[in-house]
Amino acid sequence: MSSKLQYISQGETIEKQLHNIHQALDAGCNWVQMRFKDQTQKDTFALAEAVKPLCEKYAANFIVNDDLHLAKEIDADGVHLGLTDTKIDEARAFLGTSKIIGGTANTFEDIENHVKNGCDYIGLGPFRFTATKEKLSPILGLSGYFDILQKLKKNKIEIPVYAIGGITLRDVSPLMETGIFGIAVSGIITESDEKEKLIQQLNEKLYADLIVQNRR
Ligand SMILES: Cc1ncc(COP(=O)(O)OP(=O)(O)O)c(N)n1
Ligand SMILES: Cc1nc(C(=O)O)sc1CCOP(=O)(O)O
Ligand SMILES: [Mg+2]
Repeated sequence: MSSKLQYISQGETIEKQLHNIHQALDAGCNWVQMRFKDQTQKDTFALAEAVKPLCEKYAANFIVNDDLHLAKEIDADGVHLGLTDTKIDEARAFLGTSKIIGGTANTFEDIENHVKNGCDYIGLGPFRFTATKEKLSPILGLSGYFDILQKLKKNKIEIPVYAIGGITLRDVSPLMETGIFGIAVSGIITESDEKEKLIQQLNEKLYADLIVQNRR
């Protein structure tokens, strides 16, 4: 699995989405999930067609939220599927083994099922309340991540877990200590006036262990 930081796009229009994605890439994000909810197929397709070459230019991973068929049609790097979206095993059969499939989880059992069904990474959340997504699952908090990650370890289940939901810079180190692999964020990057600095600070915390190891 690549980056420990996934940017989930925001914006009510194609133009705003493209602007936000472009800025995130310029500031150093190398993994974009295009999330454009409640839009027409035509507009979602048009956005995806523009985001794909942009991500290629920045050598960034490009995955599509929800829409498995769109991901295949535009040959994205993969798709992210929620608990009420297409099932992971069906998506795997449809996309093949070369594409990335991410799955949303809120419990240990969700992760167990996703792993059995061929998921590549988990988006585990929400960490705390966030206005970015409606109909949130129960909030996990730090203790929720700790308990689930401990259970994964005990059961020898290995899969990269990304924390998601209302995450801020100061949450990253304590979250990493629970055993997660990385984070998926939307609001903090979209709303930041100093995106490059923020992404650098996030990465310093996400890769702190590796940086320490390299210095030894
Ligand atoms: C990395 C990551 N984790 C979780 C989600 C949420 O997916 P889902 O539950 O399908 O909700 P929507 O994003 O579709 O509203 C995600 N998108 N990415
Ligand atoms: C898209 C999404 N899924 C979540 C989940 O808990 O499954 S929370 C969330 C929103 C993430 O955006 P922000 O960083 O702005 O809170
Ligand atoms: Mg979804």
